Amino acid sequence: MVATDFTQITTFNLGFTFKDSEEDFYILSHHLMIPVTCALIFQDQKVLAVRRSQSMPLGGFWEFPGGKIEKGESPESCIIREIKEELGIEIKLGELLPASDHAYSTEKVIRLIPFSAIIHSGEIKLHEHDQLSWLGANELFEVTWAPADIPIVSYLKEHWISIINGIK
Ligand SMILES: Nc1nc2c([nH]c(=O)n2[C@H]2C[C@H](O)[C@@H](COP(=O)(O)OP(=O)(O)OP(=O)(O)O)O2)c(=O)[nH]1
Repeated sequence: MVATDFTQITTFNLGFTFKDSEEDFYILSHHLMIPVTCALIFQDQKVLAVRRSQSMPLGGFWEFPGGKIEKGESPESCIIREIKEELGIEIKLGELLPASDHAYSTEKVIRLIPFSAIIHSGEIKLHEHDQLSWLGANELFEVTWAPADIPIVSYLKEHWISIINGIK
């Protein structure tokens, strides 16, 4: 028997662990969680946010550019590929930052894996999003973030200086 009540999730570390009424634990397969990478791209003491266009799921929400990890791909290769596809630029990766797990529904649970980054080459051109904004530390909450991004944005605000210094 497999419980599907996501309010009963007890850990995300190895896929999902559920507790049912008999106090037994069940591990669901990893495929239920969708790993997504995103890049916090810094330039001139600001970070890049992009708005999902209406044709995308979660259209209208702001996010950090990125996308789903493909089979056999490392998070690092994924974010470099996604940024090239979405923005047409090459980035230099900084550090891996704490991930955010978010259940949009019982079928859609994402693990959002952020990297700090700077632009290595190229000029940004939006291929999928409909707006971009460069946000300073005190402007971070001026846009409406996708719910999964909120913990990441809060972490970024709290660690702004050390994250920026870490990437120079
Ligand atoms: N890229 C990205 N996706 C995010 C963020 N926050 C957030 O909730 N998401 C969600 C939106 C989507 O449901 C999912 C990522 O999907 P996506 O559409 O960007 O992925 P993808 O580029 O690989 O798209 P596709 O191949 O499925 O079309 O994660 C974020 O900051 N960046």
